[in-house]
Amino acid sequence: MAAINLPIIDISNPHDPSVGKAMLDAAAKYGFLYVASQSTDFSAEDVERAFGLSKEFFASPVEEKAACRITPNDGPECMSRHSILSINGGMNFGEFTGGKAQQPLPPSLSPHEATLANFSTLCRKTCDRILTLLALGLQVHPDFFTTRHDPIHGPSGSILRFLYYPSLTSPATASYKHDEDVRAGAHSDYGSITLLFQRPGQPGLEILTPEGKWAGVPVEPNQSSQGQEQGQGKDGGFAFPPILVNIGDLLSYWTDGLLKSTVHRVVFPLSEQRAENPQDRYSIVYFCHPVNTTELVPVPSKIVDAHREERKESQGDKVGFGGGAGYLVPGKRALTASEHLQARLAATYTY
Ligand SMILES: O=C(O)CCC(=O)C(=O)O
Ligand SMILES: [Fe+2]
Repeated sequence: MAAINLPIIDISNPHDPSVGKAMLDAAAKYGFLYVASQSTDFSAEDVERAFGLSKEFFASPVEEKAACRITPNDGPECMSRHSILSINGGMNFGEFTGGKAQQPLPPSLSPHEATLANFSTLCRKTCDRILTLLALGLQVHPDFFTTRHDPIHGPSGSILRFLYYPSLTSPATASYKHDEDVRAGAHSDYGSITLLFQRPGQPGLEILTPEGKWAGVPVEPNQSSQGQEQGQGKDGGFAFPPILVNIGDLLSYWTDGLLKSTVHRVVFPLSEQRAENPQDRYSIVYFCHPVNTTELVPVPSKIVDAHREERKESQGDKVGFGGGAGYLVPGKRALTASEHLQARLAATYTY
């Protein structure tokens, strides 16, 4: 299976229209792209520290972890992947307010609340850059999306998640098979955009291509074409692999399907089997959602309008849950972000 070649985008200047165009093109074609780690608000140390905490958490006693295991009720981004979570592990953090978590933290993490809050803030800042660039690409006001995601306007469904997937060398997964069993089933994300942090040597993510085939997404794509100095971060430390970004269902709905919410999954890749020293996979995910009360009014973009007209002519169908934002029936108000999420959850859960 071929690995897909996604663009690596430098987001250091979120006001550069040509970068906005590149971001929009990738979001409309694949729904997935990388952002160059050096161009974000994170230092390599921030990322290293967060993965260190994740490792500590997953190595902590079972009883401590069980108290904060992902369950169907503890957050909007809790997928119906129970069988997966019985072998893997997950820890969700809701929004942090004033540097404080809004939930009890397990003993392994409670001394590190400020570090976790800071990581979550950096995720938000990076999402703001991406949302600004998407607005530029769509030729709407650069703040169109960021103001609607600004926590000063109220709570949102945004979530930070630590994930752990043992390798096949672990007793828990010894009976599983490379390229046959999956670690996380096929799904799309619910919110506006998702950031995924991965570690070198811990592959596993695959996306469903427009041709309907699974394609592996490398943790470390070939960066040479970008003229970046391999390994060096802006602060002189070692850079971390680029952050993988994907579009979620809500942003796809908001743009009438112009931006793609691409189905993805996590596997035990064959490349892991061939590795000399197979590693467990740790990933950190940030699901960014607009403020709950945000009305998903049509994005005032000629590019979205043109896409909607094209869709009407070619397929006549609608996008996502409750149609697309641009198919609003006259006299009816737009769905809010939290209503969209509820509709999305209702479509997923059968209990
Ligand atoms: O762990 C990963 O690599 C992906 C996780 C994911 O897609 C999710 O939690 O929605
Ligand atoms: Fe996902």
